[in-house]
Amino acid sequence: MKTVKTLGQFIIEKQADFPFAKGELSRLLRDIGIAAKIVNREINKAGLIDIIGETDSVNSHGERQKKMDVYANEQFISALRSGGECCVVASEENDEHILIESEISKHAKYIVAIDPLDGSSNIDVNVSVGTIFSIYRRKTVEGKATLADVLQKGTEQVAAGYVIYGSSTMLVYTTGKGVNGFTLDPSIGEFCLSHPGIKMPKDGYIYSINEGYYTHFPLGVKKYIKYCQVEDTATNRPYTSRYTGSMIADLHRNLIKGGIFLYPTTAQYPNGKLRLVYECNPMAFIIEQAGGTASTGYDRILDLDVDELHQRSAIFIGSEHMVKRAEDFMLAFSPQQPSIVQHKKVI
Ligand SMILES: O=P(O)(O)OC[C@H]1O[C@](O)(COP(=O)(O)O)[C@@H](O)[C@@H]1O
Ligand SMILES: [Mg+2]
Ligand SMILES: [Mg+2]
Repeated sequence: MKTVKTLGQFIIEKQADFPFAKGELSRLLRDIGIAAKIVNREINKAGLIDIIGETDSVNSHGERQKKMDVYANEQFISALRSGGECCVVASEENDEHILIESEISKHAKYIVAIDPLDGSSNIDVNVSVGTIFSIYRRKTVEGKATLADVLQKGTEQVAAGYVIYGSSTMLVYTTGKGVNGFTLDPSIGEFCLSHPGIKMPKDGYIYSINEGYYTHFPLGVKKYIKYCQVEDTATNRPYTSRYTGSMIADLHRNLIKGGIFLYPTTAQYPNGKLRLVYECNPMAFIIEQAGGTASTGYDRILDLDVDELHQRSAIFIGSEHMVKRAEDFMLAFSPQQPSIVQHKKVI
């Protein structure tokens, strides 16, 4: 009889990997799991309750907030506030970072950056959406945590994960020792280990990019898209184009099957659209831990300096060989002096 291992049991078991662990990170991951279940309950019945549609408020990105953006944001912040292990929350839906100043959190040392609902444009049309989270240990020890504690490089993450609300609901995370996936079993209300030790295929034949912006992409990206579409059975081309409009859904599919997701710079988003602190860095950590690669097309995402809470970045992320190939096209056709990493290979 196959035994079930719940997220809670797995986290406790893995705590042994960290000799000095006192259980704070375990409890923080538990709190995120609880909020994910509450949000999942509402998403599953989105069409039946008044959670469809937009609010009147606009977030700092100039986007009209969806009712579910606000609901998910409130649920995660409230779970982190009452759990006692988080001292600052940085959320896509809040202009500023939020200091958690409750009695229970006065010794809390963890920072949580979060995209409460990823793929918001899909919530009203029943396409998979997600939640993305990134966890850091605070740098400043005395007094209140500050913005500096939030603006740490991606390499400083102690954990990162996402929840995908799709045909099933899964929570996938890493603490820097591999990537594991848990599927929510509604009958027992628990996330159960279903995808232990996820490894991303080194190569694949799926590319994900919003080709509607083709004319606004750098030449290197245009050339790479053409490369994906050329007939060449020896290299599995033409690749298949898959783009859902939910970064989490596209990355989760590619993590399992292999593939590449690109959101490069465009005329509308000269620095890229996706946000470094709570979208690019956590996904880069997970994908790298699964054996994939994540860059701006030039530089490693996790090495990027973080200057602003809602800073944007171009992102090329996925199977190692596919991202390398796309980077080679950028170097050949859209040369830019890489600020951090020197690339050797040129086509
Ligand atoms: O519609 P576009 O420009 O292709 O953008 C889609 C991208 O924007 C996002 O929806 C941005 O995330 P949010 O929904 O959290 O704002 C990504 O999930 C997705 O990959
Ligand atoms: Mg998002
Ligand atoms: Mg969002």
